[in-house]
Amino acid sequence: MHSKGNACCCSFDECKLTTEWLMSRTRHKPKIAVVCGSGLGLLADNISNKQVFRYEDIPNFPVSTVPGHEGHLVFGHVRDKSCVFMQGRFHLYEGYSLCRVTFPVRIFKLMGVETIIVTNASGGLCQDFKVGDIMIIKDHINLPGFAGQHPLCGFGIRFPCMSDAYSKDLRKLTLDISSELGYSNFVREGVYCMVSGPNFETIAEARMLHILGSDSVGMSTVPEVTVAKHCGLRVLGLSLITNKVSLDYSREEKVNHEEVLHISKMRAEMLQKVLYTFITRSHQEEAINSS
Ligand SMILES: O=P(O)(O)O[C@H]1O[C@H](CO)[C@@H](O)[C@H]1O
Ligand code: HPA
Repeated sequence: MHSKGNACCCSFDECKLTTEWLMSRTRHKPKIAVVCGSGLGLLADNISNKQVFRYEDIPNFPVSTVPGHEGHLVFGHVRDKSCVFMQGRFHLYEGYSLCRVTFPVRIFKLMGVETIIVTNASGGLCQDFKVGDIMIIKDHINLPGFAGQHPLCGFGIRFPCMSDAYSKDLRKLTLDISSELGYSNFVREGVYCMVSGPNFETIAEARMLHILGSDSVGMSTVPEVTVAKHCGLRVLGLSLITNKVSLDYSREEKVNHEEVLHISKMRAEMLQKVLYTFITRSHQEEAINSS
């Protein structure tokens, strides 16, 4: 496929080559992929039988340019479940096309992954949210998509349904696990809104996003989820609220990326517990089958 305007720039041959390169170098056959958000690379720390590839060594793979994104593709096991973790994701604001941002999702699909768990750090817009809360994403707003920055432009079957992008059964399982772990007080459900970044929101923008129904805001996730849903993967989205977004001109606090990373690292252990329990239990879900 040829690149025209902002149409797709990753060919199927490229995807195939990268998949074959990886599959010829690993014996892992992951069914679950995890994308680690800013400062959340620690989520991959406690998996066993690890095999690590640096992004710069993988043909056609983009490289990480954002602090808090290590740039490693890590294969391994959570208990008996074979998984692949992206320690570091790609963002539109790094200068990558959304095709390139979502390239790894297509590789996962070709490798036989069936479920993708997408994590991120985000700013809380919902006034009930506290810093450190985990928001299970129930829906999203694709703001760049409204302006034609969409990862499916020029790629595959058109008009996919997105009203059920985040599996209801997987959300329910995560809520049940959170309750069993005693985490119910800080695990919520909500709507994530993607903005392109790289600047954080103005107060007027934050107010608008809140009025539009967004509970949290970040600069990622939506492209990956859109492509994952389009190619038939089951999706769970977990957003860590790393800061409260200012809706008030009198508020003096200013958000910055270092604070985002600090909170992510502080809460990664707790998020890891939810994640690993989810992965070990995901067979319960397989019985229910895709939703
Ligand atoms: O969405 P992740 O990759 O977690 O990163 C979030 O943190 C960065 C801002 O601090 C932005 O990239 C935002 O999207
Ligand atoms: O407040 C935020 N806005 C956008 N992206 C973010 N990522 C973490 N926090 C934020």
